Amino acid sequence: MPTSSPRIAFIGGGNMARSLIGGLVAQGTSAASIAVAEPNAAARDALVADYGIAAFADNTDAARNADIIVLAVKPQVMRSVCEPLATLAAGTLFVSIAAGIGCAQLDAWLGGGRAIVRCMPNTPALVGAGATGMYANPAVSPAQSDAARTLLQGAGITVRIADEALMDAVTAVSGSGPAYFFLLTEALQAAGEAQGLPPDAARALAVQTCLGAGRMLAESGESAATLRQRVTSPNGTTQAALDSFEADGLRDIVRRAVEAATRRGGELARQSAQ
Ligand SMILES: NC(=O)C1=CN([C@@H]2O[C@H](COP(=O)(O)OP(=O)(O)OC[C@H]3O[C@@H](n4cnc5c(N)ncnc54)[C@H](OP(=O)(O)O)[C@@H]3O)[C@@H](O)[C@H]2O)C=CC1
Ligand SMILES: O=C(O)[C@@H]1CCC=N1
Repeated sequence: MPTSSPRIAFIGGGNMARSLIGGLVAQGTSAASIAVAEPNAAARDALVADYGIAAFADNTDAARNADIIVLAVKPQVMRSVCEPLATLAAGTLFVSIAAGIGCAQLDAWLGGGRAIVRCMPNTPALVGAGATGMYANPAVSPAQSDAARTLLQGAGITVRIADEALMDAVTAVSGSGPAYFFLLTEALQAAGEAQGLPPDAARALAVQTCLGAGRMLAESGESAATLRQRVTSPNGTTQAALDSFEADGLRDIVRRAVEAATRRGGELARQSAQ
C-alpha cells in the first residue's frame, strides 16, 4: 500500500457504489483518487457531476492504476468482471461487496494468490450511518487491512468477521436490513393513514419515530428490550400493539426472513459459479 492516499477504482457504479463513493467524498477523500467503471453513460455522467470523480466505460481503464479495486457489480456478472482483471499487479487489493460470493471463488477468477477483502456494507453508508461486516483472506497484509478499514470508515461502523461462513448472515441482518426498516416505516405510515391521519403527517411521524428509535438504540447504551419496556405503560396503548405483534408471530416472521436472505446468499454464490 502506498503511504499517500491509495487510488481506488470502483467496478460498477450502481446503488451501493454510489453510497460508498458518497461516504468517501463526504469524509474528505480526494475525488482525484477515485475512479469508477460503469457501462451506463447516464450513470457515469451523474457520478462525475455529483462527486467529481473520473468515470470510465471500460473496467480495465478504471482499474489499471488502482491500489484498491472495489468489485461492486451484481453477483451474476462477477465472474465476467473478475477474469479480465487477473492480469493486474500482484499487490492490488480487491474489495468485494457482492452478496454470497466467497474469497476462494473470487481468488480463482482473479488468477490466484490475491489479497481479497470480502465485505458487506449497506446503503446508509451514503449518510455515514452504514454498518459493514468485513472478512479478509490470509493474503491480505496488515497495511491492506488498514486501507480497507479506511476505505469503509466514511461509510459508518465496520465489524470484523473472523469466520467467512458468517458473511451470508451479515448480509441477511445488515446488508439487506435497511430494507426491513423501510418496509416497517411504509407499513406504519399506511396504518396511520388507515386510522385517518393525512399522508404528510403519517409520513413525518413514522420517519421521525424510526430515526428517534434508531438514535436511542445507538446512543443510550441500553438494550432494545429495555427501551421497548420503557415505552410500554401497563395495559396501555403500546401493550395493545405489542400483544398484537406477538400474537401474529412477529419474531418468527423476522427469523424466517433472515433465514431466507441467508439461504439466498448461498444460492447466489452457486449461480455465479455456473
Ligand atoms: N444495494 C445494496 O443495498 C447492497 C448491495 N450490495 C452488493 O453490491 C453489488 C451491487 O449491487 P447494487 O449496487 O445494488 O446493484 P446495481 O445494479 O445498482 O449496481 C451494479 C452496477 O454495475 C453495473 N454493471 C453491470 N455489468 C457491469 C460490468 N460488466 N462491468 C462494470 N459494471 C457493470 C450496472 O450497470 P447497469 O445497470 O447498466 O447494468 C450497475 O450500475 C451486488 O453484488 C450486491 O450484492 C452489498 C451491500 C448492500
Ligand atoms: O439484495 C441484495 O442482494 C443486496 C445485498 C444486500 C443488500 N442488497
